[in-house]
Amino acid sequence: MSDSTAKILDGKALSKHLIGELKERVLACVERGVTPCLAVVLVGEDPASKVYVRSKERKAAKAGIATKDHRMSADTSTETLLGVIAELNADPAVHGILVQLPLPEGIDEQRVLAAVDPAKDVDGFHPDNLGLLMLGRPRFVACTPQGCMRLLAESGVSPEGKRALVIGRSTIVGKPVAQLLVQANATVTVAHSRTRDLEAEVRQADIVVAAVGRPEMVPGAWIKPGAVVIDVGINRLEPEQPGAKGRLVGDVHYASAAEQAAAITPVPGGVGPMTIACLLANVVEAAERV
Ligand SMILES: Nc1nc2c(c(=O)[nH]1)N[C@@H](CN(C=O)c1ccc(C(=O)N[C@@H](CCC(=O)O)C(=O)O)cc1)CN2
Repeated sequence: MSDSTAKILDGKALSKHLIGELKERVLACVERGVTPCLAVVLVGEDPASKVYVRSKERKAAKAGIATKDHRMSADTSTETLLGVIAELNADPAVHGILVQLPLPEGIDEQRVLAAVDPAKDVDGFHPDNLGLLMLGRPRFVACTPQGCMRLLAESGVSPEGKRALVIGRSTIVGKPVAQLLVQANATVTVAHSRTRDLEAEVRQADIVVAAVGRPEMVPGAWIKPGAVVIDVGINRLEPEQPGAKGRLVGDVHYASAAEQAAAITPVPGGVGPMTIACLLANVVEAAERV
């Protein structure tokens, strides 16, 4: 039994609520002849990507957002994929384009992401959109970082003046979330694989955003009492690991961290569902701009 007093930041419930709220905006678009539409491009057979794409399509349907499916084989060339993106860019019925990551080896991911029309880049991965975020004039903000900030707001703790630690420096999560925290007036440190003393960094942090993809690498004992923990990691334990049975865990050891933290996101049911809600909000925004 845990004697946790932490507030659980329920991303599943919040995402359901946000998707529900989108319905009215979708209806307003439809009334003026624009049905928000997301093109979903999935290349290859990655099982997790298939699950995420299915979930995005199901939730889009719940909000009244249309989807256009593009499934392509793992041996698709960069050129072929660029051709599909060019068609979607030119299609006025498509408002948002999502290229599910990771792409199979051999495809030039940077070229592909840069080929998406920035006005349809609902994932916020295009260099223009990343640049606008850096300038503090965001157009589309990447969905997981947005979801993190929304969950942080739910904690009731303002980032202003707080020490925030982002663990991980990926372009799709670590860097943009660090930028959003800076813009929210937090004092931000970004830790990564070469950080000398991660424990010391975590111990000082009022806000911890963990996005490294290493199961339970942050023990609860490192968490500063009263901190807010946003766990982006979604790691499936191998069935042979003790007590695992294919269980999903975050980058933070949840049970022990919940004993220290003021608020914490669970895995599953935390940041993951928020990624999808924020994606759909971006699609509606793109359609509203038409
Ligand atoms: N084009 C993109 N590719 C990827 C993104 C992205 O934002 N855009 N993010 C991740 C994967 N992802 C969305 O695509 C994603 C990951 C996890 C979840 C989620 O709801 N997870 C559940 C658990 C689901 C499970 O059982 O595996 C949870 O955390 O509760 C949603 C979306 C990489 N690729």
